[in-house]
Amino acid sequence: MEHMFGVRLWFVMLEQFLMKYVWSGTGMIVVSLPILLSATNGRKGIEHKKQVHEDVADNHDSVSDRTEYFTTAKNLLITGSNAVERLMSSYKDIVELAGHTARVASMFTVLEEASQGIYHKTLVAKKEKKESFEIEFRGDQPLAKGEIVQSTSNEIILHNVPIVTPNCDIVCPSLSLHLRPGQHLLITGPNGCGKSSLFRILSGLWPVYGGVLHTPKNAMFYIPQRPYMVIGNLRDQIIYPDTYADMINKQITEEDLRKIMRMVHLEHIVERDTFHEVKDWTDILSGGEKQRMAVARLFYHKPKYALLDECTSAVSIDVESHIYQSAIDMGITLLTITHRPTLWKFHTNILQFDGTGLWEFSKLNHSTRLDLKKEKDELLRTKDGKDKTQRLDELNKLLGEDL
Ligand SMILES: Nc1ncnc2c1ncn2[C@@H]1O[C@H](COP(=O)(O)OP(=O)(O)OP(=O)(O)O)[C@@H](O)[C@H]1O
Repeated sequence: MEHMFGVRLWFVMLEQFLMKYVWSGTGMIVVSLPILLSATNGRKGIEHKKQVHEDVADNHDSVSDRTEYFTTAKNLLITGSNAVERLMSSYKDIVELAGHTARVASMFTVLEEASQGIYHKTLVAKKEKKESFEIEFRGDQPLAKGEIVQSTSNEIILHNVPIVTPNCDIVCPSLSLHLRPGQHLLITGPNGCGKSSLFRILSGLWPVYGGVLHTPKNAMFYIPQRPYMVIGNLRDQIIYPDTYADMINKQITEEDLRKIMRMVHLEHIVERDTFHEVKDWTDILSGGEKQRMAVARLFYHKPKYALLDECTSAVSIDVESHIYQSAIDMGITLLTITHRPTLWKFHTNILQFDGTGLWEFSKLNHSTRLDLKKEKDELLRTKDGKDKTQRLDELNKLLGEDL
């Protein structure tokens, strides 16, 4: 960026100089040429004029004429150079507009292709490195050769499914796990190890490039860390993506919605704003309130599986625990990404990524895990030393955490 700004600075200065001064400067020289020339050939000019005009005062008139022509020509030139300057800057505006138009047009094409199911994402960079899993390409397009099977038993089964980003980076070459309803899964691992990517694959946002994925249809509900608020009233926020007609069809009443709001400790918002007032909820609600609103959505939809991506990070620990317990009581199976040890007790299984593409899927013993966490916290408070670093490394590996 610095380099670009450096180059642009000189370019803009030169461009402005050319537009402002070169045109008018050249013009001034051109119009003053006859005056300069007639000053040198003054004698000849005067005699010539004398022949044309018989008046004695003609000499004086020719000076005023020339001044008049000069001023008119000068004004015309300045106006002309301004016009050229405007043309040149209009060209820049048109080029900019063309850029925006091209982008909007390609967006329309992508939307069109996506709705017809024929869209292929353009890669930013193709992976050169050899991995234990290799993506097959047809031309520039990676082939999603994985199989997606609709699970009739409401189970989630991944069999050698790789976690691959849209850039074709292989975050995890092969992942296998089997999850039944009621098995609440905690997902841990260092930053960028593919936790959220797994959710994107499970919810069908990213293609499956290999292996077999069994998922139940319409049974997943994904809540991101920063939930979306929609345009509409408070009721629309809770029932999203349902419409009011869907809500009526499901025989859900406003009293039910009020109960849900009570469960997520947001009843005060209903009292303050009612269910019907349209507001800009993204601005009005605080970060924690928005997250609780997303949980209210979860309680409204009651899916079989909830994919919770640090979705209560801004909610206080006691309210958060209450929310998790309520979700379990409703029969929702949780798949949670969280860094809060207070939530471990709500999970029965753990999927731990190590950040190098390896992972471990096992039963979660939350008390043993809490002991390890306590030991790590205590160790962090002690003085630095070789033993400390070694034990910390071991603990981080066991806990699947960054240092
Ligand atoms: N849309 C995308 N296009 C390309 N690469 C992506 C995209 N989204 C994520 N990635 C990359 O995929 C890798 C895994 O990202 P992911 O979001 O799954 O990490 P994470 O384990 O959830 O991390 P964190 O704990 O920081 O949330 C990262 O290297 C990230 O840069």
